[in-house]
Amino acid sequence: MTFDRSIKIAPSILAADFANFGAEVQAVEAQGADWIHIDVMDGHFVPNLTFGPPMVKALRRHVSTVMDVHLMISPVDAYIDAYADAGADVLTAHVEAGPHIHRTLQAIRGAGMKAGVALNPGTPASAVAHVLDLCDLVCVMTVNPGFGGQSFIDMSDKIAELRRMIGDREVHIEIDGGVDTKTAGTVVQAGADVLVAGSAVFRGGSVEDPAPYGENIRNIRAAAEG
Ligand SMILES: O=C(CO)[C@H](O)[C@H](O)COP(=O)(O)O
Ligand SMILES: [Co+2]
Repeated sequence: MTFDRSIKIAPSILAADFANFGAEVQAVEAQGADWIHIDVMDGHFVPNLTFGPPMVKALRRHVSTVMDVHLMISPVDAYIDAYADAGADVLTAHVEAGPHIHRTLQAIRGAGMKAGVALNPGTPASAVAHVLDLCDLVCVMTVNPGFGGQSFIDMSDKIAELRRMIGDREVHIEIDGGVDTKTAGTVVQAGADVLVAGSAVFRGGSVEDPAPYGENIRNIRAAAEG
């Protein structure tokens, strides 16, 4: 996985058909998705439950691009090797998920993955100031994590502050939550390059009729680049 600053659209499978993930990820990839975003929730760190390493491992053979795994779990460290074994390319842990984010990020890289750190809307940019050298991605949550389809919370100031803090390091800024054609431009202007979008990508389409996925992705990209 080589670093580049171009806009990347990462559909979140949280908005896909849970009984048909393999075909859904193939469909969005064929329709122009750059990365695939996979939301892991434990019913403890967030008030919702999705799936764990076996599901991610099963998805690996259907995903030919970057598999971007967003862990909304606490604790994290005991599961890092399982996600490496599952084939995650990027593994993101929340800074709020435990007291030792420095150790967690080191362990993620040590297991051979790119390391991401996510910040909830209420967490300031300064919370990651001392771990930026251990990060490949900072994920700015623009909803409170746990559910898809929520309204976007404007974090432009935080995104711009992180962009300044990151400087010339090769660190992506990813935005997660409520990204659509109305909000994509704002976050890119502030400094983001990876846009996660669940409902705004999967809306109106299906595996049988995937063309709307393509139209949605193209519209979000155009809004981001415009
Ligand atoms: O991490 C997440 C929620 O915690 C999801 O990635 C996010 O909500 C994407 O869904 P949508 O685009 O529908 O908001
Ligand atoms: Co997510």
